[in-house]
Amino acid sequence: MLHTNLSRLLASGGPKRLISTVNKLTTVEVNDKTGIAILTMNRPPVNGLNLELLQDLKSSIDEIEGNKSRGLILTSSSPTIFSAGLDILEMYKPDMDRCRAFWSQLQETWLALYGSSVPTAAAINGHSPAGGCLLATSCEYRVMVPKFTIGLNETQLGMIAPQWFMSAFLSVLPQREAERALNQGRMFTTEEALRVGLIDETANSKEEAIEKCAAFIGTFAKVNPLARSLTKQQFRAADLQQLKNGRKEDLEKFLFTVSQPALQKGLGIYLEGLKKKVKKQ
Ligand SMILES: CCCC/C=C\CC(=O)SCCNC(=O)CCNC(=O)[C@H](O)C(C)(C)COP(=O)(O)OP(=O)(O)OC[C@H]1O[C@@H](n2cnc3c(N)ncnc32)[C@H](O)[C@@H]1OP(=O)(O)O
Repeated sequence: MLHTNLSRLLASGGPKRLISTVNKLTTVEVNDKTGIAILTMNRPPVNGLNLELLQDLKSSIDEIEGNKSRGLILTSSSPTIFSAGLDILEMYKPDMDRCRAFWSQLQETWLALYGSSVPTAAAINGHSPAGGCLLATSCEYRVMVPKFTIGLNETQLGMIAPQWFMSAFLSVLPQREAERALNQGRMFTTEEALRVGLIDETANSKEEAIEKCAAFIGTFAKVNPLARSLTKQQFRAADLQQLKNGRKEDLEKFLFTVSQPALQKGLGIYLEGLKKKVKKQ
């Protein structure tokens, strides 16, 4: 009976009194009845993952880990974009010291999210390409609003998704589906993503997506938290360890990639395309 009531409370999102912490580019709101934390990205216009947003994300994840939240729901303050992925301006004509800090922070933030001890879910309330898809697939559950797209489109930018991007993708999709999608740089519509299993559910609004994420987190209400968390860690240990062991090599590979003139040229054309699209509208 107690469990049923708690599950219902967790699933409904519960009463709305919130305890909130605001970083510059992220907000954490903990529902004091359900104990679930909503981590919102807020870097207009597209939540491009630059150094500062990645730092704020990491510090918010640490805060949620530390404040005994029952779960983490990742979402965005934009009505149409979850995250446009890595901020291309961090990679285009980069300052190499900043670029180093940027990639190291991306590694750090991914290790924290993918390895988080609390249940995690993404309420995908907008487009979610590349790094946005990485964040979503690093969570344990995904609920997405219709008429948006999600996927790892790196090959479309002439880039190769690192092994750990692939690990998160592969933790969700079967190998054959993941390999084909990555090779094609395919972006899935919400409906396609549901069909292949890239997302778990759809929702008609951000609020409904958050409710469904909360219901997923509620399914752990009766499970021993330590046993749940250690089981999750065991599933993810090899992926996490692979990056931990190869962090330096991974960083050097990234720095080498972005210093290639052909890649710089490609990124310039891609950015130009994004801006032209804006002018056409
Ligand atoms: C070895 C390295 C491996 C890792 C490699 C890559 C990982 C990545 O994550 S690379 C980033 C990949 N992301 C994308 O390809 C997405 C590009 N953006 C879009 O497709 C659209 O912007 C999007 C569908 C997200 C949103 O569309 P709109 O709502 O129509 O917005 P706009 O296109 O008008 O964009 C507004 C504004 O933002 C700029 N923008 C968009 N995305 C990015 C980005 N990822 N980085 C930097 N800037 C971005 C866009 O140019 C517009 O700028 P202004 O014209 O100056 O307003």
